[in-house]
Amino acid sequence: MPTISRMRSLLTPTFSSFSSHLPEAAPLALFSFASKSLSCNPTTFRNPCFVTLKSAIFSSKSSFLSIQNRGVHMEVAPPSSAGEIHVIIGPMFAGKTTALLRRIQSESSNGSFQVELYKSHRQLDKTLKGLCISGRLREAVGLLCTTGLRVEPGTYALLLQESIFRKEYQQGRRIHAQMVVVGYDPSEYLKTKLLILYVKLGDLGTAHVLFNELLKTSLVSWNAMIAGYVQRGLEEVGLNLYYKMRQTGFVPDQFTFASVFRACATLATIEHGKQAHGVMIKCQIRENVVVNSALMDMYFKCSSLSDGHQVFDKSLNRNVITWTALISGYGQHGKVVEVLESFHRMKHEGFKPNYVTFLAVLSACSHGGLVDEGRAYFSSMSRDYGIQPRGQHYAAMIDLLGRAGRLQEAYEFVLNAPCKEHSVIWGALLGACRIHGDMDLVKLAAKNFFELEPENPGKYVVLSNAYATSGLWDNVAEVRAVMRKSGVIKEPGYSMIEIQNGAHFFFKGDKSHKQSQDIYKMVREMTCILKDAGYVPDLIKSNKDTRYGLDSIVTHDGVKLPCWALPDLSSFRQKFGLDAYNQLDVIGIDEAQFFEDLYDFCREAADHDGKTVIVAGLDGDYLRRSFGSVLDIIPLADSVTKLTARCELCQNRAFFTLRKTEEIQTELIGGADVYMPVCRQHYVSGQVVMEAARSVLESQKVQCVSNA
Ligand SMILES: Nc1ncnc2c1ncn2[C@@H]1O[C@H](COP(=O)(O)OP(=O)(O)O)[C@@H](O)[C@H]1O
Ligand SMILES: Cc1cn([C@H]2C[C@H](O)[C@@H](COP(=O)(O)O)O2)c(=O)[nH]c1=O
Repeated sequence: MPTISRMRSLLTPTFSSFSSHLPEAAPLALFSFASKSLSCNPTTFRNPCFVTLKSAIFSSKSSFLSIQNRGVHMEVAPPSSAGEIHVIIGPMFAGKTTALLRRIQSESSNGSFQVELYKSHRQLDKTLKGLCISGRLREAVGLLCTTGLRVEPGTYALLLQESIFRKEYQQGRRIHAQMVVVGYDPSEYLKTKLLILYVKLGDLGTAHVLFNELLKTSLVSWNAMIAGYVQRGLEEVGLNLYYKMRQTGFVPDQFTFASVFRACATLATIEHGKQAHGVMIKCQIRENVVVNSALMDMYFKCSSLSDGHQVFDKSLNRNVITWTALISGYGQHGKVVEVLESFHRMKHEGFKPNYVTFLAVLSACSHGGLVDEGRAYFSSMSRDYGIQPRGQHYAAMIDLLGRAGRLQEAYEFVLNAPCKEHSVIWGALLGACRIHGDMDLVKLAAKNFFELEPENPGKYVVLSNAYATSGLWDNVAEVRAVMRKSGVIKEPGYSMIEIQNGAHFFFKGDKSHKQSQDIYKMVREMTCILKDAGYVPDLIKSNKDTRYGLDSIVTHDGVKLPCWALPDLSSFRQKFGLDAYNQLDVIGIDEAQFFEDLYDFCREAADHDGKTVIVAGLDGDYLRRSFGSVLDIIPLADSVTKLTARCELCQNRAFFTLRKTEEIQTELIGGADVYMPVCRQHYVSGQVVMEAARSVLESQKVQCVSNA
């Protein structure tokens, strides 16, 4: 294969390196779609709403006009209420993909088609609810965002409810962003739903803003905020909020207490816990299993074992959670006898242990050195209760055997484990060997562990310490070197911006900037709104183009939008179903030269299904022969725009694509490594050189074969 530098000298001495100039158009006959569309047949514009919006698409978008300025319009037809086909052609690097993405974005963000289809709000509400109820939440949210319309409060409530229920919190954010974009002022009820959504998302900043905006708070909103803070490790804030809530006059319920006890358990603050316990008794909340388990857990974590046991004794309503709370509570304090006694009582009283109960039992056995008992409990898990031991149960067993110095058995246990790919198992073996200083096993466990979890700094330290304990200082140095080389401990990456001579650094996940809360909030909002504004109705590219993965279309200067990669266009409906196809108004097709069924698809989509199809592709291949079916669809098209690039060799307009390598097949995926845009003169000279190079290489190949 001729190298690029050889190519440069072969072609021309004036070869310039990569040009960053924007692509330019051939001299053009400028044309304005807006003016054409207004002068066309009045029957096209039966619906006044449709007229305005349609013409707006083609006249008001500066991005589109700039593309027009660079193009030659070979054929023009007025837009019709049936579909449309717009074709963007040119050589590589001409800006075809850029133009396609802009067109798609401008079509989708002004929502003309949805306005046309869903001009009746009731119909839109019905469709959204239908999609939601049939489990197609994402489609519903996508539709809501593209229409740009306000919907009924009930529809918003259902969509938000579904997002929360299905844990599709990002969809919930999009719904909120849509409300903001269309200027919808949510009711108190919807604000509470949004608040719950943000709590679940872990975005407590936004949740708190919504909370403060509520004209009238409710127990639900207080509980959501308290739970949110406690679950995110801000127990003190949660507890303070609980006191504020009580000052405001609200009577706490079981949800409040579940959060408050959890907070007190983590903070190990028995005073607050006891006070809350008193309030709970006053509120006559007694027999709630979840609250009682949280209360027991609180007492155990605050080292008040007798109180924990008392709560258990007084609970008439017990279940596996209550029992497990008791057993784990004793386990935390190393009360092995109590753990096992409680476990047997639990079984005796007819409760079936779960995998958490067994974890507590196995770890108690490990702490008590009860190897045989541990083995017996481990076997009974699947045999008697049908519970398949998980990685953590195996790890507990390995720990148990390791602590007892039975390393070989521990190793056999690992080998027999069905889940050997769980790093936790090898980590347990590593820990166990370290205690007893078996260096061969240490190395083996470490090798397997780091293969599964190469970036666990904690275990590198364990390994290094194990070597250090045995005085293997060379190995210690080796581990440290690996850590440095593989970047396990490395300087975190950051980005920096300068504002008014001040530099601001942002590390991944770092919240130390004094305005970090506001910054993160703004970034989140912007991401959400931009996503919705740029919501892509549908982009398709050929799955032959694997340059940037299959799920996105990327321009040569890195602009990226999600897409669907398909082998052929007819597979669209098979793959996504007729419903999905019917919901599309605009379809963008990139790399159109690779689709054999382009003609049939475009005709059907525009003529019969009323779609707007925007097609971008190469009109010619590297030999300037018609490429695929792109030129075949010109008779079907409403408009054709031919773009040009900059000649890599002289900076004049480039109409053609020159292949820089010797391959001769028509289809050869590649970018600037394989192709360059050139003007006519350089195409002709370059092609001559390339043809010569190809024939030399070809004859060399023939010679090699005949000599062999
Ligand atoms: N020789 C060139 N002429 C014009 N643009 C170029 C050239 N080389 C790189 N580019 C970059 O490529 C971008 C166009 O990329 P893209 O839209 O993906 O083109 P296409 O889809 O037509 O291959 C231009 O905006 C420009 O930044
Ligand atoms: C000229 C020519 C191009 N191709 C391939 C190379 C690329 O993968 C695409 C064109 O992509 P772009 O977005 O237009 O830059 O087509 C080919 O297979 N054969 C050719 O002759």
